Amino acid sequence: NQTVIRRSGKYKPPIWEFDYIQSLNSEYTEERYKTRASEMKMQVKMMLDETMEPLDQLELIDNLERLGISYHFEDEIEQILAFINRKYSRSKEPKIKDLYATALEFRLLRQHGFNVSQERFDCFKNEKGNFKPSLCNDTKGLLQLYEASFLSIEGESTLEMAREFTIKHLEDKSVDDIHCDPLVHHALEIPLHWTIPRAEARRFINKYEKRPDKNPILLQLAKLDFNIVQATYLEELKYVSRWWDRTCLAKMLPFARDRLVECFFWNIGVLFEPQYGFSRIDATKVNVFITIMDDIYDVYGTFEELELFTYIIERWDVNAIEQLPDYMQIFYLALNNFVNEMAYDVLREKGIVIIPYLRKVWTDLCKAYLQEAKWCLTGYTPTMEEYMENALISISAPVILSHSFFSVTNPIEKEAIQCLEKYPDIVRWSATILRLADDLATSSDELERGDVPKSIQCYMNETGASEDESRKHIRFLICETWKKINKGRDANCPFSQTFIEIAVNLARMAQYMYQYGDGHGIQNRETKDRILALLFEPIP
Ligand SMILES: CC1(C)[C@@H]2CC[C@@]1(C)[C@@H](OP(=O)([O-])OP(=O)([O-])[O-])C2
Ligand SMILES: [Mg+2]
Ligand SMILES: [Mg+2]
Ligand SMILES: [Mg+2]
Ligand SMILES: [Mg+2]
Ligand SMILES: [Mg+2]
Repeated sequence: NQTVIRRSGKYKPPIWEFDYIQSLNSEYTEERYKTRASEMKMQVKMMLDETMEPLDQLELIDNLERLGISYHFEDEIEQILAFINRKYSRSKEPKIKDLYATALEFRLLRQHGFNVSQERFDCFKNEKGNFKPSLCNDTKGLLQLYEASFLSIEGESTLEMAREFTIKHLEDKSVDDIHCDPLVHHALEIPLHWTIPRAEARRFINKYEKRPDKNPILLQLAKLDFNIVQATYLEELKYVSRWWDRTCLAKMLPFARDRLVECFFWNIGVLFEPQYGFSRIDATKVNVFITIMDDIYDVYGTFEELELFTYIIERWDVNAIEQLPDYMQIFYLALNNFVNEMAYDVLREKGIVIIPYLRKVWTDLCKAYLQEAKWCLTGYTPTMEEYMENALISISAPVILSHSFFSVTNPIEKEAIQCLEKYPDIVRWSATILRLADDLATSSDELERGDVPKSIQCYMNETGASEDESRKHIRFLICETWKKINKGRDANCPFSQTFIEIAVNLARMAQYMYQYGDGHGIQNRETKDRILALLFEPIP
């Protein structure tokens, strides 16, 4: 038979090998730390009860959230914000004119689902309807207004103006004044609303420690809780690393990215609360299978092999496995085993058979991959619309979110599944951001090696825009998609708040993973440092 020419992703071996991962140990699994943390949580609960001044309450809530420990006090926080929200809409006295306090209250209320109006900022506009230029001396207020503006939904012109006004003046400050507050630099890099809680916690704990007005209990609890949660992650990583080693897939499919740690790391952004350990382990397996499957279709498989594989996956006929080339046989059987194991766990715990749904999302993914392979083979550049319709599926967000849905939802209602099957808005928006963030970061290397034209190239081809203009447009689309996410849950989709947060956090994690290029495939310096800080190194 003729020699088959196969592409290569030139992927490097994993940074962290099996033996290193298994050698990791954290003292924070010991009971004495959990006891200490419980004592401190009681003290913080008292703090929440005793803080009466609204601005103090808002700052305490904001600090708890940024320190990564607000998830212990969700009920107390909801009560305080509901009271502040009621008080505002009832009180007749003149509203506070302080931009910092107004923006902080607005952001926290919106973050927690209270539908507060952008008109709260009208008092900061001049007679021409623009924000008063004098505000640009209030850095603290500008920063809060900047962060608040990312909670906007479509059509909110005041918040759009606020975003432009604050970016302009904050950028001037960060350029002019070299001693300008480092908070400004960090905020301009990525707004708080778009960051994953664990990353903000790791960063903010260091910042908070240097503050003269810090509360020692908050700081100690934040450090202790971060380290206890990290120890939980490590146990999960070691467990799933043993699974990965037993499959031997890395050895048998050396052309594919061997990125177990990165595949796990995605999940501490998507679903960080400690009690979701089993979901993170299953979600890591999903990411591993997706990564390999993506490389089979993008890099290694010949078109005939890909057509055959897609045909067999569509029928999910394990007996037909003999027709596949060896490398596809082992992959398909490993995937089939995982799907059956996950379906078994859900049947045992929740009494529902989900095999047809899981097979459908994997089949849809393969068909989307095959479509891309076809475009690549024929040298066709799709329109932006054609590309995106297919890319929302090929980016694998629906597969990731479907598995997470079945893992965290209990009981699983039929109408929620039917909603999920139709690729509802929240899944499409999360997929859009994951796809666009991924293309901004990975498309240069992908095109160099040979791959389907990505969103950047499709937009350039369709509009004649330059690459820079196209990238700018893609970043604009990410912004616009966040406005859709901010609009909140689809009215007729009965999804839990936990699932909604998972979908939104997947978008956040995508922007985090790809902030400095391809953190998943190329394993750049920044992502390596972040994995060390969030996963391997306790806070001293
Ligand atoms: C988990 C993922 C987000 C999904 C599979 C691996 C990824 C990191 C990414 O990989 P990539 O090769 O960039 O995907 P695509 O561009 O080929 O769709 C797509
Ligand atoms: Mg390898
Ligand atoms: Mg790829
Ligand atoms: Mg691909
Ligand atoms: Mg890519
Ligand atoms: Mg929660």
